[in-house]
Amino acid sequence: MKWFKGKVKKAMTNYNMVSDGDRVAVGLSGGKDSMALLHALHLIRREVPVNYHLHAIFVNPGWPMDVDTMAGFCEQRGIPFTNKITDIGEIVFNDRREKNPCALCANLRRGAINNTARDLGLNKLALGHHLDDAIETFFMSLIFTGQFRTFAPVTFMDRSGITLIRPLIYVTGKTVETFVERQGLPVVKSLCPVNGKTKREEMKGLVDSLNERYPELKTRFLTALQTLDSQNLWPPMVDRQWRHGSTGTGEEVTGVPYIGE
Ligand SMILES: Nc1ncnc2c1ncn2[C@@H]1O[C@H](COP(=O)(O)OP(=O)(O)OP(=O)(O)O)[C@@H](O)[C@H]1O
Repeated sequence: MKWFKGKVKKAMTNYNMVSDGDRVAVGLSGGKDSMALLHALHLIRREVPVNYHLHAIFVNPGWPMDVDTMAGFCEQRGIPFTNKITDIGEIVFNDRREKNPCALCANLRRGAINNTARDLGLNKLALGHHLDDAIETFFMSLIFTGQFRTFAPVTFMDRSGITLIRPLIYVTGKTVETFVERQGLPVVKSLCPVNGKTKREEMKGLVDSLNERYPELKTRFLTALQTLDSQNLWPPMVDRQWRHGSTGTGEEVTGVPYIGE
């Protein structure tokens, strides 16, 4: 537990996630990641020299969930809990009949949680994304949209004025699982109709198999994210015109394309 809390504290201090007086919403889905996050942030509160307030928010998509377990979990720790009832399930599966429902669902959920946090006067929002999520997001962006990108540990959302923080960014999914087991934390099963059949699950399979083959992969990935060397990536294209005359290096460019142009 000490090791786990240490990793969370390190992420919090390295990225300046929480300051004195912050009012932190914690997105609680009932899953292991957000249960572990809330528990860790609660324990850490007693050990750090800054005072922060916690408030758990569950965005209820409208399908049956064991909300009582979540409410009880928060009550035991003296953390206020808001069950924000929405019609996200209805919109995604009945009104729109989305072919790819996860993106719409995530969008609606994001809007609902931001609005709820803002209405409650909270200024930060902590989510349970961990290192595996960052790596899976990287591969998802690369494979499906051709971009090198993933989410950041801290993001300011200017529309809501809320700062998003991800204190589990230094720990893997397996570590979170072990923490949840050892701490005896309850986990609420999601009854989402597409559970386990998403593109993200596919990426999880890919990262797991790569990790089996290269056991240092996740550590190396974290190092790469923290020491991004953009000098060794391609520079942006300057323009698409043939250039004539001096290049500034004394050479003449006479309409010969550079390789790769
Ligand atoms: N219905 C929800 N209400 C509030 N917060 C949510 C909800 N769903 C997800 N979140 C937040 O967003 C984070 C990432 O969501 P995602 O759907 O990727 O879940 P996950 O990785 O399975 O996490 P968890 O184990 O917490 O469900 C969660 O850890 C949680 O903090």
